[in-house]
Amino acid sequence: MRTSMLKSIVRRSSVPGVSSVSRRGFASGSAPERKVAVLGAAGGIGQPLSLLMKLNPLVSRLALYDIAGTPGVAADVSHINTRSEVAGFAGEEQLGQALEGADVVIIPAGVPRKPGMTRDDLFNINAGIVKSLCTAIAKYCPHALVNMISNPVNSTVPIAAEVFKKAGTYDEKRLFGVTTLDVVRAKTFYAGKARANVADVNVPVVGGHAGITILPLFSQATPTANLSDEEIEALTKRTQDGGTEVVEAKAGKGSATLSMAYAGAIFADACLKGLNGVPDVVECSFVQSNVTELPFFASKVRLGKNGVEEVLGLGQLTDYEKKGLEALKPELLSSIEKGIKFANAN
Ligand SMILES: NC(=O)c1ccc[n+]([C@@H]2O[C@H](COP(=O)([O-])OP(=O)(O)OC[C@H]3O[C@@H](n4cnc5c(N)ncnc54)[C@H](O)[C@@H]3O)[C@@H](O)[C@H]2O)c1
Ligand SMILES: O=C(O)C[C@H](O)C(=O)O
Repeated sequence: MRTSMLKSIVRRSSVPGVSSVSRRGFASGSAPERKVAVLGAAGGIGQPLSLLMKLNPLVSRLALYDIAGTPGVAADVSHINTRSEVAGFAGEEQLGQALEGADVVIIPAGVPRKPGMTRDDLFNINAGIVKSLCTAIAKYCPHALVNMISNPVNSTVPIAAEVFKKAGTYDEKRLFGVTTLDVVRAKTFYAGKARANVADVNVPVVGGHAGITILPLFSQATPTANLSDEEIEALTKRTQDGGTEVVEAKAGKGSATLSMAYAGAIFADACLKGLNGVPDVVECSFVQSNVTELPFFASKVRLGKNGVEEVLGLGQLTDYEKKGLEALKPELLSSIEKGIKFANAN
C-alpha cells in the first residue's frame, strides 16, 4: 500500500459502502473475497495494522486475534465504513475460528525489545509463541500466506517452516519474513540524503532482519544520486540500526509499531494483489532461497497467485556490498539454525 493508495482508500472510505472501482481495476462486486487474520491484533503493531487492513479494499473479512483485548479493538475498527467485515477473537479456544478460511495470516504476536536488547534476546519468549501459532495455522488454514513480523525474524521464519514441515503442510512459496520496514527506512533515509522525492525512491534491502544482516543495496537505489562512500556507509549503518534508533527513543516503551504497521500493511497488500493475479508485484522478503548458500535469505520476490512466484537475484553488487554480504552470512546462518533446532527439539 503506497502513499497514493492510502490516500485513495481514505478518500473512498468517506463514502458509505464500497466504492465502484478499486485502484487495481476490479469493480467492487468482482474483487475476490479475501480473509486476512492478524495474530497479536491488540498489540502496539497489531492495532494500527488492523486499522490499515480495514482500510484495504482487497480485504473482505478481517479476523483480529490476540490472547486478550481483541473484542474492543474489533468493535472499534468494525465501525469504519469500508468493505471488510471485522470479527475479534480472544484466547486460544477462539484461534481456530480466527484462522479458518484465511488467505493471509499476519503475525505481530510476541514481546518487543527494550533498550540494550538485541532481537535475538526475544527468542526465548517469541519462539514458543510463533511455534504454537504456526501449529494452529497448519491445522486451520494450511494454504494461507503467512507474513511473519515477530522477532527475531531470522529465527521465527525457520521455526515456522519446521512446524509446517512436521505437520506436512509446508509450502515454501507461502512463508514470508516481513522485512518491509527495512525497505521503508532505506527509502526514507536515502531520499533525505539524495534530495529525491521519497515517493519516487526504490531501494532493495537483502539478507535478514537484524543488525548487520540487514543489507541495503544503495548502489541499486533509484533515482540514482552521486553519494560519497562515506554517505553510503552512514546510510547503511542508519538502516541497520533503524530499529534500535526507535527502541532507544521509546526508552523502554517498546519498538517500532506505527512504521511497522505501515510496512506490514504494504507487504500484506502486495500478497493480496499477487493472490488476485495482479502482475509484477515485487517486494523484498525473507524467504526460502537459493540466492546464496543460506537456506533463507531476504531479496526481491515476485508475488503471484500461489505466493512466491520468483525469488529474484541480488544483481550487481559494489565491493562494499559484497563485503557486507560475506560479513552477514555467519550471523544469519546461526540465527536460522537456532530456529530450526528449537522447532525440532520442542
Ligand atoms: N519484522 C519487523 O520489522 C518488526 C518491526 C517491529 C516489531 N517487530 C516485532 O513484532 C513483535 C510485536 O511487537 P509489538 O510492538 O506489537 O509488541 P506488543 O507487546 O505491543 O504486542 C504484542 C501482542 O502480541 C500478543 N501476544 C502475545 N502472545 C500471543 C499469542 N500466543 N497469541 C496471540 N497474541 C499474542 C500480546 O498480547 C500483544 O497484544 C515483537 O516481536 C517485535 O520485535 C518486528
Ligand atoms: O528493532 C526492533 O526490535 C523491532 C523491529 O525489528 C524494527 O526493525 O524496528
